[in-house]
Amino acid sequence: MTPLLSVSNLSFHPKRHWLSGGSEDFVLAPVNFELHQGETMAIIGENGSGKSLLARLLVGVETPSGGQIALNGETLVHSNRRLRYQRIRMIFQHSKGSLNPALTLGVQLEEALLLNTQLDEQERQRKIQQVLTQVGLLPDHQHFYRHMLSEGQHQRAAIARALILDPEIVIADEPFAALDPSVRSQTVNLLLKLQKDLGIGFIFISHNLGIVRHMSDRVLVLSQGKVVESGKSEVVFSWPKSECTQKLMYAYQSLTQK
Ligand SMILES: Nc1ncnc2c1ncn2[C@@H]1O[C@H](COP(=O)(O)OP(=O)(O)OP(=O)(O)O)[C@@H](O)[C@H]1O
Repeated sequence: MTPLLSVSNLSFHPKRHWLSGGSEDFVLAPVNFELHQGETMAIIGENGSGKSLLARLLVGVETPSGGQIALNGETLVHSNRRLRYQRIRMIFQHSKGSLNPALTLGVQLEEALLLNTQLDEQERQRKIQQVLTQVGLLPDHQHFYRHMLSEGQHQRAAIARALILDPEIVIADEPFAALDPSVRSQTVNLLLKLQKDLGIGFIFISHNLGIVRHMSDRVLVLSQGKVVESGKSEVVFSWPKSECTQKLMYAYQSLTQK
């Protein structure tokens, strides 16, 4: 079966500026993995290991130095960003900050449809209502401004923005980090449900190994820009091979057993 996402030899070397001298630059060594429809992959690793950079390369915000990304067997051309943003959508850590305070949620959802689809006004309205309902908000929330939404609703609004263009893959950078525990578990359950209902591929970055273990089918472990371990989550968590994974697990266990 053709994988939903196939990443081969994806690498990143920062462009050197003559003023930067000989300082050590961060390099993301070739990354390879496959993700199948309906699967969830977690990217874990210590601070500064390149997790967010990898997410930004996948979504198309950063330009890779080498390698290929194929979606359903079709190689993505980096210059075609519009199509890329439509098919692979990102949820950012600070969902509140990603909403424009001056525009209602509905206007922000409609903007994406106006820019990327040929839907007429009635169809756009139907789509907005559908996506709001999917994420557990009410159709009337489209008239709300950012300050009128609760923390949990901000997170749902961010997910609605990611889903409005019917993406094949959603990537989330630390989507749970800034949330209080009850909103966090609601968000985890919502994402699991949406993924099951819509069959999308989901990639997320998290330091919370409890959530990673609960949510992900596969896990990719980064250390200093290199993939040091990857595989099925149950295998990686039961028999961590790399020293880095063992350390991450040990640190997480000592944190949660306090
Ligand atoms: N566009 C870029 N050009 C050059 N270097 C970059 C670029 N983007 C990120 N980096 C470097 O990549 C390294 C990894 O950063 P990144 O934010 O991906 O780490 P991370 O694993 O997500 O860390 P954290 O868990 O702390 O969020 C950093 O040293 C950063 O300076």
